[in-house]
Amino acid sequence: MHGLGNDFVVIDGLRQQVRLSADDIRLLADRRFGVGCDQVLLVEASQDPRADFRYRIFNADGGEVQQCGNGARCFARFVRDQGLTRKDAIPVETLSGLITLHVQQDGQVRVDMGAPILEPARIPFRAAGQALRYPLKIADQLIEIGAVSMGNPHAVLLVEGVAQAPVQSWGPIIERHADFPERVNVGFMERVAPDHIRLRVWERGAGETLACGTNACAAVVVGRLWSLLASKVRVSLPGGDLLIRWEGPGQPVWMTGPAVTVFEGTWRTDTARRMHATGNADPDSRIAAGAAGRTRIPE
Ligand SMILES: N[C@@H](CCC[C@H](N)C(=O)O)C(=O)O
Repeated sequence: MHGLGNDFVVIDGLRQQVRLSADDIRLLADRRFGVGCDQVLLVEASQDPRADFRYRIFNADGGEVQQCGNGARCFARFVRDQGLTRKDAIPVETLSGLITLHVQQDGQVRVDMGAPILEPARIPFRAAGQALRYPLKIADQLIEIGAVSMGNPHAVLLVEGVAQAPVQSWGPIIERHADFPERVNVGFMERVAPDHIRLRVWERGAGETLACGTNACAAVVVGRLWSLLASKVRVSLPGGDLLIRWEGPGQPVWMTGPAVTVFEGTWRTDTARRMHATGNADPDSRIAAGAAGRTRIPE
C-alpha cells in the first residue's frame, strides 16, 4: 500500500501467526532482494479495551517505531477492505498511545494524531530547556531547528526551496546527531504561503521518502509556533498533498490524505530467507518466495 508514495507492506497478523525477525523485515523491505517498502505494518489484536486493533510499525532498517501517519491511513483502508471492521471511526493502539482513524465518504482517511509533545526530554532531545528554536551543530555549521514528538521524534528546518535543500547530505547527519538519543526524522520545510508549505523528509530508518505524515504534522506545529503558518495548511510532499490542521498547544493535530492498495501477495519467510542466503535464482522458487508472485492472501 502507499500513502502519497510512502510505501508499506501491510500484514494481517489476526488471521495468521506472524513472527518476523529484524532480518526478515529488512529482507521484506529490500527493494531488490525483497518486496520493497519504507515501512512494514502489522495488524494485531489489542489488549486495550478502548482499541479495536494494535498497529505495529517497523522501519525498513528493521527497527520497531512508535508512530507512522501515512501508515495509519493505509491501516484504516486495510482493515476495512479486508473485512476486519465496518466502522468509520477506528480506534487503534500504537506504541505511542491511542489514535483514531476516520474513513471518509470520499475514501480519504482523517486521523487524530494526538497533541504534539514539545518537552525536549519526551521527544527525546538533549537541550538546556524547552524553546521554540534550538541551535544544532552539524559538521562545522550551526543550524536552527524546531523539535517535536508526534509520538515519534522530529526535527524541522526552514529552507528557502525544497528543490535545493541538502536532504541527502544533512538528513543522515541530523538523523544520528548525538542530541537525539533515539535518532530523529528530519523535515526540510519551505513556506509558500501561510496555508501552504512544501516539505521533503529524511526518515529515521528509511532514508528520504516521498512523504511522511508525522513529519508533515511536526512541520505545521513548528511553522505555527514560529508564527509562519495558519491553522489549516496544505503540505506538498514529493508524493502529493496532505491537509494538516492544528489549532495550537494542547490541541490534537489532524491529518487528512489518501491511502492506496497496490497489490496483494504471499510472502513465505522461510523460502525467502533460504533464497537470500543461497542466491537461488530458480524462477519457480522466486514465485514461491513471493518475490515475483501476484497471488491472493488465502482465507
Ligand atoms: N512514514 C511515516 C513515519 C515512519 C516512522 C519514522 N521513520 C520513524 O522512525 O519515526 C509517517 O508517515 O509518519
